[in-house]
Amino acid sequence: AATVPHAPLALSHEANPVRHTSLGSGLSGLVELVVERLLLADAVAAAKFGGTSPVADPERERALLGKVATLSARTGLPAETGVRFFRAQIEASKVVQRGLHARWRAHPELRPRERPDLASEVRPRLDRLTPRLLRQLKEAEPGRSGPGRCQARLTAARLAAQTRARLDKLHRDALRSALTPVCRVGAVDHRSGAVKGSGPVG
Ligand SMILES: C=C(O[C@@H]1C=C(C(=O)O)C=C[C@H]1O)C(=O)O
Repeated sequence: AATVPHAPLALSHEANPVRHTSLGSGLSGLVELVVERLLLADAVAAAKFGGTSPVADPERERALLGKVATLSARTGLPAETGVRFFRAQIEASKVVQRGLHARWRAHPELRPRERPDLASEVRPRLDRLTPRLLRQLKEAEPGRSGPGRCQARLTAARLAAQTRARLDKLHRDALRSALTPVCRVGAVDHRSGAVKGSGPVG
């Protein structure tokens, strides 16, 4: 399917026609990846349920945030931006895990039948998402500026994504909280200007 004979007028002939929608601002792609990461929390929760690994693993979090700081700089993002964004992803993941554990304790029939291995199966999938999320965060930079417009686009992208992924309330609430740094971060970056080499915070 290299050519589409009767395609409508090529979009590239227009002056960025989708620029002012959530689609064109890069926010949609970001939200989709955030959902993808959030859904992996189900696998993490299954890996930990009834086992000895607690939901929170501070050591793993520290290692991840260190990696995020390095990767951010390489991606052209202030390390602080990437780290703040990932803190929200981690918190959202723990909210989902705790919610699922409570649900599974109360409703044994809903418990997962299989327990994936955290270290060899689930964490590698999370790790593959990390650089992709940071690239997408960087790509969404234009969409993240202008807090009001950013919020409007972000909400539109979030609602579309949660419908598409059929998220339940637990995951919808976690998604909203995972996205809270997106617009605020844009505002901070905007004010501080070129802070590319800035080190990690926290
Ligand atoms: C996802 C996990 O659970 C928690 C959430 C983390 C994350 O979102 O990256 C990291 C460590 C844990 O505190 C995990 O243990 O891998």
